[in-house]
Amino acid sequence: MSDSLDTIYDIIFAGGGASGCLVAGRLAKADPSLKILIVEQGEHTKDKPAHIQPARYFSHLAPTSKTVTFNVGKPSEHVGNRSIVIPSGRCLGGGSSVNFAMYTRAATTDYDDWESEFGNEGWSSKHLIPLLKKTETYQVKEGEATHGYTGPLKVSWGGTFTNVGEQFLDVAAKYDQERGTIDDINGLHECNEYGRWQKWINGETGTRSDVPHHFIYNQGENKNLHILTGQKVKRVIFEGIRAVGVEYVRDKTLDSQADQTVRTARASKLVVVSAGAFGSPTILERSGIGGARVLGEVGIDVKVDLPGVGQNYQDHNFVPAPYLASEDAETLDGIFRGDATAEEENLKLFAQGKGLIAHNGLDAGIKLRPTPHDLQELGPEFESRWRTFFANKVDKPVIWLGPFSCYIGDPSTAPIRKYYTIGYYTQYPVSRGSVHISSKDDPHAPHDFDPGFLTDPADVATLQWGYKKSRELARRMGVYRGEYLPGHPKFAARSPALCSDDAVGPVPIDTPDIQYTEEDEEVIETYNRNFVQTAWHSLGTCAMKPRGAGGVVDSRLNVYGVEGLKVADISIAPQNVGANTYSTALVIGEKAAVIIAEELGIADF
Ligand SMILES: Cc1cc2nc3c(=O)[nH]c(=O)nc-3n(C[C@H](O)[C@H](O)[C@H](O)COP(=O)(O)OP(=O)(O)OC[C@H]3O[C@@H](n4cnc5c(N)ncnc54)[C@H](O)[C@@H]3O)c2cc1C
Repeated sequence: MSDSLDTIYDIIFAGGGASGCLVAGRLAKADPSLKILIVEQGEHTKDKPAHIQPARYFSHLAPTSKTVTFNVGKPSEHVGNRSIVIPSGRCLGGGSSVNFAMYTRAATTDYDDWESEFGNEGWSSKHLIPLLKKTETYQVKEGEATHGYTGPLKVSWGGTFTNVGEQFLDVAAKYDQERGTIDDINGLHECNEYGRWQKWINGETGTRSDVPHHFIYNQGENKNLHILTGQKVKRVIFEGIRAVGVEYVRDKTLDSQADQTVRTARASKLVVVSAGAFGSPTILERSGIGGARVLGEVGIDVKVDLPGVGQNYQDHNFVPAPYLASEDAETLDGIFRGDATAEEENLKLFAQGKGLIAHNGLDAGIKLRPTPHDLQELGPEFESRWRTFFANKVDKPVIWLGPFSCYIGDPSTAPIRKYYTIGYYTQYPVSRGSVHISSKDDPHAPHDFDPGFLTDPADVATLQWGYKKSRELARRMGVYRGEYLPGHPKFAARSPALCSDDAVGPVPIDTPDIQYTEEDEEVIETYNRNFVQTAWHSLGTCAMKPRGAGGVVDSRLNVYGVEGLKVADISIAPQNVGANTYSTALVIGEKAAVIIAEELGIADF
């Protein structure tokens, strides 16, 4: 591996995140003579504790962080006139090096839809399951048919099993007997059962299963694998309609005074744009590939009129509701605050691959579907969405819901004590957003970004249901000591639903559910609109669909209208997946590597 610059490469990757590093690493290993360049705007992550120790994920979200980009959305009345800010990874490994390490696999029908509804041959679950298995070594249990046992990325329960997660599962089993619990919630076909949650963490070393350490940094001997960090790709360059390289400048987030001389790297075989859901569409637009209207507004000549570029933006709409926890709760709060005792104790355990640093605070959850009774509660706003999208696809969850053994938010803003959070997020929001460039030349200019959250009433109804469901589970858990009031709906003082911060313990399992009045329902809606945030799962902005349907790439990942240019990252997802998105970014990377290897004639890939 080398940082030096050759003049001409075989393949250039614009963006070195989860998918890009996986593709580059697979190709470099299969054919070490391939000259590969990755141009990444962020810094190296090699051997840095913040990227190796799983529990450090919150440090990347601190306001001063330079390992994520804070993508600032336009203010919207649908979210209490707030600007939703959506961080995305900005370092070698992208999201894989900063994420929460939550191992969640999509529903098989998600991928089947990619093939049957969007015409992408070769992308159904039948084709992708072998590739999902190829990436992982499943340390949780031997011999599971849908899991892999030889891949570079380890999957385990993490370094401990917190009592918060344990209690959540105990309560769920007793309180929600209609649903039940299951051993493996991520075998690909399961839905609507509670289960212990796996992690992208090596169960032996306790370290993060990121992409760079397992696909790139372990190929140090390969002098043809070049990594340029701290460099921002401005645009793809062409000869005629063929992509022949990229222009890049020094990254100004890392150094605001960085010289902005434009440099060029040339590719003889292929340029792969792999800069994620924000980076990829904006690189294409600066290269003249995008909607004529968008390009015209900033004065860029249209090379390919492709109106789908930057459209179809999706995330999962997440609300983390915080609860006060008893002193004996096992939580990550001390580590997030940098508490000396918590650090010392857990670093000792981490040396043996154990403890809370080898953990992400996420031990349980459910991919939840409504019962007939729940459907009544979800109301008419959700009815058509249920009927047309969910009813016949029984592996598609409506929301994810689960406990975090910590306060989810800036720890410096909450009193020092223990917390747990019950989070819930909409798995397939109807609402759509967009991300476009705001400047012709300046790659550092903020995006013109509309997250589009909660513009559809079905999405609002879903979160309404999520809050009520999550609160019933939360208040039955042994660690429950009340609601952390700043993070909950402000019900009227006379309402029986009023939140309390002085509970002495949980309510009995058979306590009747809280009854919410119409006024309470409005309070919950306002709360969800005011508190909804990203689940950090941006996707869809260079969708793999037919060109006439708003597609940007075909099923071989070729950008329409040009040659020698592919997109390979989560932005190609044509439709959302019912899961956290790392697993999908990885399988897109595996599939892209297979496609490129085939086209380059690399045998036995
Ligand atoms: C804070 C956070 C927590 C998350 N938690 C989880 C989780 O627990 N479980 C889960 O399954 N998923 C999680 N995810 C999502 C998952 O990590 C992403 O879906 C995945 O990383 C997407 O991969 P990608 O390759 O498409 O993009 P990324 O990994 O984002 O990579 C894109 C790369 O391109 C670079 N780039 C962008 N523009 C340019 C440019 N112009 N020039 C050069 N480089 C550029 C970026 O710096 C970045 O490194 C999380 C994501 C984040 C941000």
